[in-house]
Amino acid sequence: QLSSNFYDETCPNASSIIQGVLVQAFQSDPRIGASLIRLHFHDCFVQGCDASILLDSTDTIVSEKGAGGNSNSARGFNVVDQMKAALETACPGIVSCADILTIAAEQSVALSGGPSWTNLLGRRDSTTANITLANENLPAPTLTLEELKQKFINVGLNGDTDLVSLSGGHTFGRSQCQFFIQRLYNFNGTNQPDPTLDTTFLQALQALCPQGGNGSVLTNLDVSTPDTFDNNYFTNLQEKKGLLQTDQELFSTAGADTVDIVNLYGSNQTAFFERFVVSMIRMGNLSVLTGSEGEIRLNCSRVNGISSLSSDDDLVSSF
Ligand code: HEM
Ligand SMILES: [Ca+2]
Repeated sequence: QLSSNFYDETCPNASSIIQGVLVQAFQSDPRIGASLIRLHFHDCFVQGCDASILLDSTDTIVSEKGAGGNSNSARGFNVVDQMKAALETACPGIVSCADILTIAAEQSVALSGGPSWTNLLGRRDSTTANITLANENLPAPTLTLEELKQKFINVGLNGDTDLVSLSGGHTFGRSQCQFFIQRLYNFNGTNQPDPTLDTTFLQALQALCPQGGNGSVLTNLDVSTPDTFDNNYFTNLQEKKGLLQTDQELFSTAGADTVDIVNLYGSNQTAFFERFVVSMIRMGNLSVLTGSEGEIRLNCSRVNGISSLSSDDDLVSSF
């Protein structure tokens, strides 16, 4: 059972310590908040919010960092490590890496102009990772709306308000060309671009992402206010200016139950913020480890009790 006062006695400054590192990181990287909320999302969708995404590979662990949705894409790990290091100095062995991701996600939203809310805390860290599940559960940007809904339902969220609210996370941050280029030239084998893409926006994206060009070129997920957490993501969708196929489908799929929700959020930012908070808390509660389950990792990228020597070979050669 998570609680809002979990660290009140054991690490009362946990939240402000995390915020100090985050504010510092924002100075050199305006994208860091977006990257951190995405880490929390990619953590929670794979065996729950247990910091499994942060583990590096070892003899017995295959890191989720190599999964399709994370490889050459997930970022911000170094800032999480800085947060953990600062917390270990202030209150050793107390604050879990899974809670760091949760708190950092909330603060990233708040510092970018979005809502703030009370974090429920007390998650513990996994001793395992699951790259197979990561490949299965993390949604690809080329899914149909039906497939997208199913990914959310599979982890215990719903395919309407949770899906639309949380997709609003694309109100900030960046995407590489490779994740939307299928819309620009030959959409679904039609030899035509995606018809649900605004023509002027299409031309700009084609100029940025030429066929056969560098797929890692970045552009803003929210074309109108790229670094602000607001409801413009939804007004963009109403104007056929969603960047990812999975973004635009929420509005452009005829008859879908997501259309009315996009319209509500597009016309009422308060409604978006309120429901975003509800869905973030629901996502943050997915399959959490509590009590004596799991552990409090001392280093977020590895489980406790593993020496830095990773194999017998290292031992032999160290004598
Ligand atoms: C609904 C299904 C989703 C799909 C298909 C999806 C897909 C993607 C893709 C392809 C990128 C670009 C990654 C890159 O270029 O390396 C991205 C970025 C991002 N996603 Fe999602 N995403 C989804 C849901 C979410 C949710 C639920 C959140 C948070 C609540 C979120 C937050 C973000 C953020 C903030 C970024 C920018 C990260 C950065 O700039 O580092 N996404 N997403
Ligand atoms: Ca996880």
